[in-house]
Parts: sequence; structure tokens; C-alpha cells
Amino acid sequence: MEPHRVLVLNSGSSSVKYQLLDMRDRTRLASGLVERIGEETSRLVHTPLAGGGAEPRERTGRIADHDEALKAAAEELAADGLGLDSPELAAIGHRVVHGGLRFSAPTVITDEVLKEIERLVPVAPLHNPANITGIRTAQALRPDLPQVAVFDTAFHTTMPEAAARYAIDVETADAHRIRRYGFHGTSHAYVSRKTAELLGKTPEEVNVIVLHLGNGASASAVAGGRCVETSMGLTPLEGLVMGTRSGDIDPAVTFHLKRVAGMSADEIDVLLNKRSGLVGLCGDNDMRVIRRRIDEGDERAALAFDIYIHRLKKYIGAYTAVLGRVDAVAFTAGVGENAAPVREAAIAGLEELGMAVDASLNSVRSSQPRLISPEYARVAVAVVPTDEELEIAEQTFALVSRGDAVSPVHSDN
Ligand SMILES: Nc1ncnc2c1ncn2[C@@H]1O[C@H](COP(=O)(O)OP(=O)(O)O)[C@@H](O)[C@H]1O
Ligand SMILES: CC(=O)OP(=O)(O)O
Ligand SMILES: [Mg+2]
Repeated sequence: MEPHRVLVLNSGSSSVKYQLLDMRDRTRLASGLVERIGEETSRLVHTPLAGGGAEPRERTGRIADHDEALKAAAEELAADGLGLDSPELAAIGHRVVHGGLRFSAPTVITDEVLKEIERLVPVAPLHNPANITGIRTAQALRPDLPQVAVFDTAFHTTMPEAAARYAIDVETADAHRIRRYGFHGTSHAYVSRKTAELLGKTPEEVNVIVLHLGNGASASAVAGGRCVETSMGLTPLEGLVMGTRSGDIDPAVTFHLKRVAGMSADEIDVLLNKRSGLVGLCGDNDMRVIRRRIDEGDERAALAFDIYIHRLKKYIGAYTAVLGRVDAVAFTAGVGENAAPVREAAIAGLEELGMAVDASLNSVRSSQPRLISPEYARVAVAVVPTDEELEIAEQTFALVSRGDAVSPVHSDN
């Protein structure tokens, strides 16, 4: 039998999500999450999905790093008879956050590809190092298997120069490859396609604004299936207010902090990436906790929420102008899929743009793509759950199934 399973690894700064899929019918055989890596309170939750009915298993206690996390995940899979040594495994697909200018498609990982991912660490310091550890550990566990990188930046490589360039000195920008790359591309691609499907159209027929609101958050404008604008830039710091990141800020704030507050570049980096956004504004980055605090009358939480919504609304307006005609606005990721008050507040007052939310449709909880706009609204507003893991598995399997693309792990492609 041809190998037909794909293991997907989505390594974040302090977590690893993994999924094993059978690509013959896209069933999930198992999935898991390791969180708080490096802390005393690390937790692994493994969910066996094949056969149905099995309860999730949990391990707690310190998991020192991503290497240990992945080995623990491999043990859990082995305990279900789904070990990485299986001949049914066709490939391992890795989410890689920054692919720079070079990678606009899924790529079989060679030593040379890995070096390029390493070179990009300074522009994705929270993400690329974790992705690299995931790749190395997976290579050590299965040196004979193709390992495939699926890049967050790939979908955005179609952005026109007018959107991708910063208005700074061209020679300096080019010498240091400073431009807007955009991230969460796998999610924006998947969700924009699914949104077209929900409208009964092809991706080519529709213009969609996708709002990926997770811990990291970004917006994109997708015209006829191609990304024409997105809110993240050189790094995943630009754009929307996020869980711990500031999003847009006057760049002069950074010189000011250096000159007046005596902060170093590294300290400012930590401030803007880890101590800003919702956590910086009110001490919490989890939207569930923030909503609870607002219900209890907490003013700081209410202001943090208003700042988050204000920024989101500005981007919806801006991307409406960029697209000219908008067919749909799609909310996705942890906040977008679950936080009805965020959707309601972000669309409130946008009737002139043809956008509205129906309160009862908005309160429905479901894992299915669904419309939340009233029938009369010109623009469809939708909740479209993302599935980065499925998309990575599809792209990985498509690449390794094309015979020409499969190269052994340690040669140049
Ligand atoms: N039921 C919920 N209600 C509101 N917000 C939620 C809910 N579930 C998750 N979230 C939000 O989603 C965030 C995580 O989103 P997710 O897309 O999983 O992020 P990431 O992939 O960046 O880790 C949480 O920090 C929380 O703010
Ligand atoms: C690129 C990025 O911000 O990713 P995440 O949301 O997983 O942190
Ligand atoms: Mg995410």
C-alpha cells in the first residue's frame, strides 16, 4: 500500500500543535497540543480520534523544549499504534512562519532550505526557531521521510509592490530585504476559499476580507483568490492589536523609548511583542477573560476591548477601499470563531459599507462555516473556522505525491 498518512506540526513560540491525517479520505487519526513549553506547568493533551469515543489523555509537568515536546507527542502517537515508524507515513508537514522572498510554495526541506529558514530568524524571532527545532527533531525521528515546509508568507507573495513596499529609501530596503511579507497565509488562503464555497461561488468570483483573530491576529484583502493586501509586515508585529503584540505604532515610539527611557533594541522588541496588545493594555490576553472582566464592570478591560475593536474597524474600512467591492467579511481563529461580541462590535456602524450582523445568527455556536449577516445586507458577514493543519497536510501530500518533487531530505532541491 502506498504511504497515505501525513503528520502536521505547527510549532509556536511556546506550544506545538500536531495532527495525524489519513489523506485517502482526510480523516484525522489523532491530534494534540503541547503548551507552556519551558515552564513548570507544561501540559500535553493528546486526542485519539480514530475509531471514535476515546478520551483525550493528558500529561502535566515540565517539558523543557520543543525537541522534548515532539518526542512526547511521538510517544503518545505510538501508544495508539500510530507511531512515527509506520510505513504508512508519507511525509511530515511543518508550518514555517517566515519564508522571506524565496519561498512562495510548499518546499521539500533540504539542508539548504533549512539554512534559509535559519537566516530568517531575526525577522520571526518568536516563530522560526521553534519551527527549526520541530524540523530537526522530526528529521532525527524519520531521516528517510520527506519533510515539507508550508510557509505562512507564501499566500501573500501575490501582493502588488504598492502594498508590499514600505515608503523608505529603496536602496536600504532592498539591501536588507525590508518589505511587507505578511503571515497566517495558510489560514487566509483556506478561509478565503471556504468563504467563496459558503457563498456558492468560485474563489475567482469573490472579493473577501479575512480577519484571522487568534493570539496573533491579521487581516487580509483577497481579490479573486489572490491576496492583494495584508496587515502584518516585515515581521508578525504590524497591524491589528493582538494578544501580546502592539500592532501598528508610530515607529518613532521606538527611538523615543531608546533616547528617553534608555531602553535597548532587545528590550523594546520584548515590550512590543510580549508586553503590549491586550496583555499590555489590561493584563490579560485571553478574550474570554477580558469579556468576563467587562461584564464585572472592569474599565481597563473595557478600554482594551475598545482599542482592539477600533483597530479592527479601521482595517475593515481600509480593505473595503482597497478591494473596491467586498462580497464577504470572514471571521476566523480562536477569537474570530468564538467571540460573538468581537464580531458584533467590529461590524457595528458599518451599514454604509453594506455590512451588518444579525444578533441571533451571531449567537449560534458551531464548528461549521456560517453566515451571520441579515438577508438584506449587501456584504455577507461569515464565521469560517480555519484549519491550518488540514491545509498544510493537503499541500504536503500534494507535493510528495508528485514524484518529481520528492527529494531525499539531505540533498538540495
Ligand atoms: N470561547 C472563546 N471565547 C472568546 N475567545 C476565545 C474563546 N476560545 C478561544 N478564544 C481566544 O482565542 C485565542 C487563541 O486563538 P488561536 O487561534 O488558538 O491562537 P494561536 O493559534 O495564535 O495560539 C485565545 O487567546 C482567546 O483569546
Ligand atoms: C505569525 C503569527 O503571528 O503566528 P501566531 O498567531 O501563531 O503567533
Ligand atoms: Mg494560530
